[in-house]
Amino acid sequence: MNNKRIVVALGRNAFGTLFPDQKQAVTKAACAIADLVEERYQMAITFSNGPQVGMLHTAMTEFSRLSPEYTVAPMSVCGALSQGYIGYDLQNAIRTELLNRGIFKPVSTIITQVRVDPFDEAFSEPTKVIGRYMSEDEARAETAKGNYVVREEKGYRRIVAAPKPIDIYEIDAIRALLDANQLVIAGGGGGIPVLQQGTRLKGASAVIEKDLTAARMADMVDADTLLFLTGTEKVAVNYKQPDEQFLDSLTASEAHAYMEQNQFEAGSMLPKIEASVEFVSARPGRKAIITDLSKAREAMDGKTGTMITAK
Ligand SMILES: Nc1ncnc2c1ncn2[C@@H]1O[C@H](COP(=O)(O)OP(=O)(O)O)[C@@H](O)[C@H]1O
Ligand SMILES: NC(=O)OP(=O)(O)O
Repeated sequence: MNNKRIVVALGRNAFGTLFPDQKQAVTKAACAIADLVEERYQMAITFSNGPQVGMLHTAMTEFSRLSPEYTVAPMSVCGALSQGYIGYDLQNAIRTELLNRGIFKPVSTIITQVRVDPFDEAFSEPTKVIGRYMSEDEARAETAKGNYVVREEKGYRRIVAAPKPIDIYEIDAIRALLDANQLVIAGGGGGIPVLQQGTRLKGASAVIEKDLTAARMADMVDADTLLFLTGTEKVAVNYKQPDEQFLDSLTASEAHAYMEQNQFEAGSMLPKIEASVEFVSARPGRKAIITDLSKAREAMDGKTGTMITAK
């Protein structure tokens, strides 16, 4: 019996954006998770929510224009909504895939709140890209509403603050489900960012980088492996350049050197590398793996992916 504990972070390509796309897309993620269940890993699963949280925030803002009976939803509430509906599709897809393989294993989603620092400088420097691409006119309208936008190659996107995850309030429940050998989906979309005010938790207007929350959660449940399932089989240096080189492995010090050379794109590969380095450096014997969603089992068997270790 393999009692290894892993935290799996599912990237954006596991979901699509629209409701019907997502229902279809999550079946691929469910296969990857079921493969790992067959290998008898204990598993906590987290996921991206950038496109969805942007869509929900826009939708809720538009509803509030239609009728005074609908109010604008704060970003933290949109984070909670995204955790709920993505978790719903994902847990059902995993349940079905497991049952089709003759496996009965409970899978549940935990609405997860993550403490952030009110003085985190991210609140004055928004960097987290959310939602769909916008035209220049739409971007101007967003700016007029007091929102921030950034220009990318394919158009404009909204950006929000991405404070660092400090603590996960529901960690005991996550641990209890792992100890009971159940599947748990938690910290979706990086978790709902909250500020602790005495006994009260107040939602913060932000979206946490899910890669960093995945590392925090993996550390707090003392996982052996942190597995990022994204859209590339391996991490490259000189990405998309003529001298592009895909890496089988990376030590923390090599990763630091590459980060100093700005080898990894902010908001994309960089947070996965940062999260991996943080996780593997905190305790000996840990590893992080970055690979494609379709390669989960092979990567866990050491046959592909980029493996990050402390030394
Ligand atoms: N250095 C790199 N090596 C490999 N892929 C990269 C690199 N930089 C960016 N990418 C691209 O970025 C993607 C991962 O970023 P992103 O899609 O934002 O993450 P996520 O899958 O967590 O949502 C990869 O699938 C790949 O297409
Ligand atoms: N919350 C989060 O990191 O989502 P994305 O991976 O979609 O950016």
